[in-house]
Amino acid sequence: MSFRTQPAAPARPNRCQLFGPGSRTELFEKMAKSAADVINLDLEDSVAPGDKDIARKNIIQATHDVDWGNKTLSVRINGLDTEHWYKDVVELLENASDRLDLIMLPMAGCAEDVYALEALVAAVEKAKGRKKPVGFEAIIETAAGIAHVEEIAAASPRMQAISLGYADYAASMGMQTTGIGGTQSNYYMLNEGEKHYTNPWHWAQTAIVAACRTHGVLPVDGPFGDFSDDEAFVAQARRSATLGMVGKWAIHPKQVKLSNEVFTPSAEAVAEAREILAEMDKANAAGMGAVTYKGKLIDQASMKQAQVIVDQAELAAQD
Ligand SMILES: C[C@H](C(=O)SCCNC(=O)CCNC(=O)[C@H](O)C(C)(C)COP(=O)(O)OP(=O)(O)OC[C@H]1O[C@@H](n2cnc3c(N)ncnc32)[C@H](O)[C@@H]1OP(=O)(O)O)[C@@H](O)C(=O)O
Ligand SMILES: [Mg+2]
Repeated sequence: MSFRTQPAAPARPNRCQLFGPGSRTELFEKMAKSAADVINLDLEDSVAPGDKDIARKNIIQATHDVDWGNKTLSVRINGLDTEHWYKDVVELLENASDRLDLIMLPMAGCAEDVYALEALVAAVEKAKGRKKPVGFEAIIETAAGIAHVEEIAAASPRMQAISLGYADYAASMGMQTTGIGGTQSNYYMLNEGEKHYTNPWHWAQTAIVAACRTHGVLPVDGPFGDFSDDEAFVAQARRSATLGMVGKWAIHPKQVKLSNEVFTPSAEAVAEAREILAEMDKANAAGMGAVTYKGKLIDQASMKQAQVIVDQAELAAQD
């Protein structure tokens, strides 16, 4: 390991983040009753421009009136290039209850965006004597955001999670698609007349995972727009879990169960991970650093891999 060790990410379940517009109050109780680990009440893209003020009032009220259980409660504010964001922050932190856990920063492009948000948040928290500092999460969804993802991940001790926002990311990168995540019909390799589809989001996903893991932040997969296609949602979620992401957004309640299943290690995977740890403990006690398990090599690194699976299962069991 480098002398600069890898900090642990927040030890809380984040298998699914269910989004809902702050302008649709009839959804709030349903969101609170869902199996999502995180609730994102939205002031940005799912709220029409003319409804920003009422959505903000609805969300503030919901922090007082709705029983969010042990979920992580996050509010997505508007982007720092809008006339809304400062009102989102000030009115939220002047009026919302202490139930508010996180503020989600969309369209994050550089560390200075996080710095500006934190300066305003800290001032209002101080002015109002708020006892519980809010945490941050950010969305990487522009060319600048992915280009500066590491400085964004490192920009504040409040930063708890970073997500990939597929639609804005595609638009910002000039990608020829209106798809929100998933397989893209023109992104394939041709070999002897056969189309082999590959993943146009792979680089962005792995760049987010690397930046997050380096700075002790949770990497999260963003939205999958086609909520009529469960199989494609699960395929995208499985790729993300394999890459090291801890969860995925749900833009419809039917996606919550699918996401929780993918990001909760199966009983078989946990049993095998525990066997690997036990086999390696025996090997180390016998002075062997590398041994064979089910015909394959396992060694000290295998213990770290197995511990990831066990830790994920233990977090999911917290729910
Ligand atoms: C694109 C990227 C994003 O910004 S994604 C995050 C922002 N988007 C959202 O927050 C959208 C959230 N989802 C919705 O607004 C709605 O689900 C919908 C518009 C997609 C569909 O609404 P509706 O037609 O009302 O849904 P159904 O009739 O199928 O509802 C069935 C049932 O479920 C209840 N419901 C609907 N939505 C939700 C929800 N979000 N949470 C909880 N419950 C929900 C609905 O009331 C019905 O309930 P009932 O059975 O009791 O009637 C972008 O940032 C990027 O990537 O860059
Ligand atoms: Mg967006």
